[in-house]
Amino acid sequence: MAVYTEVGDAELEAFLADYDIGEAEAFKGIAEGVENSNFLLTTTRGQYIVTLYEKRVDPKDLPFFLGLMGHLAARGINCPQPIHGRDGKALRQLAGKPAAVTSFLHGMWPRRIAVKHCGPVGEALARLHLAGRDFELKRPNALSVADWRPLFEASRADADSVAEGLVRELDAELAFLEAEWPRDLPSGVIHADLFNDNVFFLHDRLSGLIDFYFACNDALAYDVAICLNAWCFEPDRSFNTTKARALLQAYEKVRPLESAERQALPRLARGASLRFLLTRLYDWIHTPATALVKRKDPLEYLAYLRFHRSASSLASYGL
Ligand SMILES: Nc1ncnc2c1ncn2[C@@H]1O[C@H](COP(=O)(O)OP(=O)(O)OP(=O)(O)O)[C@@H](O)[C@H]1O
Ligand SMILES: N[C@@H](CCO)C(=O)O
Repeated sequence: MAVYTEVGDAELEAFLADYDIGEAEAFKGIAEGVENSNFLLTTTRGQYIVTLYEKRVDPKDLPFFLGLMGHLAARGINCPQPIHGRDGKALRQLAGKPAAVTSFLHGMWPRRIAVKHCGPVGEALARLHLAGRDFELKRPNALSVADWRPLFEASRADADSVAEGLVRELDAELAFLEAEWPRDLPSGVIHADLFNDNVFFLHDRLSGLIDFYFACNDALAYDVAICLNAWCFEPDRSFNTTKARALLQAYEKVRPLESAERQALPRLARGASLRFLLTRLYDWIHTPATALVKRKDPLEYLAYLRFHRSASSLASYGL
């Protein structure tokens, strides 16, 4: 479920009066997603997405997110394009929440990831990295290495009840990554959450990227590591080298990795595993079991972390 805020007819009508996108014909809550309230709006002119930003999005970051989507869309990346009102503004209020209208993207996200999806994702990621180079706003990554320990501390007391020995293992992992985190890699705008539920395909072609609400400035290769985790493990948690090769090769056709980036990938992949392990662990412990939102399994990312820990170079992955 992801409709946290209800929108009344009169409120919607008043909101839409500030835009030039026609009159509402239908307005339906979208069940998917967990962070924000999303609605599909059909007007006399077409289809749009209305997003109400809920508590996990810091309103001060919204100009970055909306500006970035506009910037990328203008450079040919198929992502939601913020629709500006008659006053030129893309961000306003609806039902007491910050809200925006964006273009609707056609396609479906792949429920079962196949090798054929991985090349297009690698290519799209590299194109996004290039298109983001001249985006003028900056947003530091709020979930990078310095943020992991406080996140872990908030779950420490209950972590061993999720997996035996987890506290000791994560303490050691944090110490390693804090000391060895690669710091001078090429950086720029990264998506930072390009999982399969954020990538649309239509007739086997990648048709769009969504959910830019973790986007930030960080090492570009860290985004590659996030995608290797999100796209290249099988449901039994084994690593699929064929998928990884397809993703990396397609990425490098557009933006070849520097040798320092290639060398850093195993460490970046450990960090990317720990980051999602920690946010999932936090949610696992702090979300009441009765909540409507489905919690994601932190142990999936513990398995990925252990796998990457055993790799010393890309050759260890068979890449
Ligand atoms: N521009 C768009 N075009 C078409 N559908 C969209 C668009 N944006 C969002 N959606 C639909 O809304 C759903 C939820 O969107 P999104 O993933 O951004 O939600 P969220 O709650 O912000 O994020 P999260 O995935 O982190 O929970 C998507 O799965 C998709 O079905
Ligand atoms: N992609 C995240 C969810 C939040 O966007 C995860 O799988 O943990």
